[in-house]
Amino acid sequence: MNAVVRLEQDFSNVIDAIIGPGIGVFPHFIDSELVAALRHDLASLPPWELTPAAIGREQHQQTNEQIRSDKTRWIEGDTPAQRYYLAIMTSLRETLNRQLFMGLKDYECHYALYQAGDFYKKHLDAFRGRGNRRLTTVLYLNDDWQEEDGGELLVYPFQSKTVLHRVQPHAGTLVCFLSEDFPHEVLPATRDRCSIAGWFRIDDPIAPARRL
Ligand SMILES: O=C(O)CCC(=O)C(=O)O
Ligand SMILES: [Fe+2]
Repeated sequence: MNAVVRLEQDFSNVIDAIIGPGIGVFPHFIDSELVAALRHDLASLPPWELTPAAIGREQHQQTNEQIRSDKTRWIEGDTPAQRYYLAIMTSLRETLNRQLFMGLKDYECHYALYQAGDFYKKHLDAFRGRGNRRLTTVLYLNDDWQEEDGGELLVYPFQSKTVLHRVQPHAGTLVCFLSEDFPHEVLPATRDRCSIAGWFRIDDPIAPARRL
């Protein structure tokens, strides 16, 4: 668990990014050994465990292959690598709460597999004042990604069409941004594109207050 301690240092970059622009891109955020283990876990899943991703909010989820075509599988900590990753994100959550008083209660994440040609059209992960998702993370798991493979994440400033970040999904790169503030989209790739998308939440998905 040394790497968790080491990552405590690296969290200062994330803190600075959130205080500043609200978004940061961090190459080599997770070391290659853990990334390889996470990738292996995803590759070992039987195909039926990866299901068309849902869009929309909690109770009203639907799949809509016109908006996204990837397949996902929630991460519950079934393997040592998954538990290790969740421990790192818990440590990040606690650091954010301690230093920025963000009140993050939970972290949920899923594997995402975009096969060649898959996409996720421009969207926001949470809507102002209506969502529980405060902070988005995306960790990429792709070895030897080349520019010509495509599959970039394009991030835009709120209500702007100018691309702010163009991120290639290299193994170990983490993107982290305020979920309500940055529209983004995933361009199609020419090969499989694997990631872990996650969200720090300020409450339970089924908190009673949401139902009133
Ligand atoms: O994989 C990515 O680069 C982003 C995925 C995404 O936007 C999402 O799952 O909400
Ligand atoms: Fe997203």
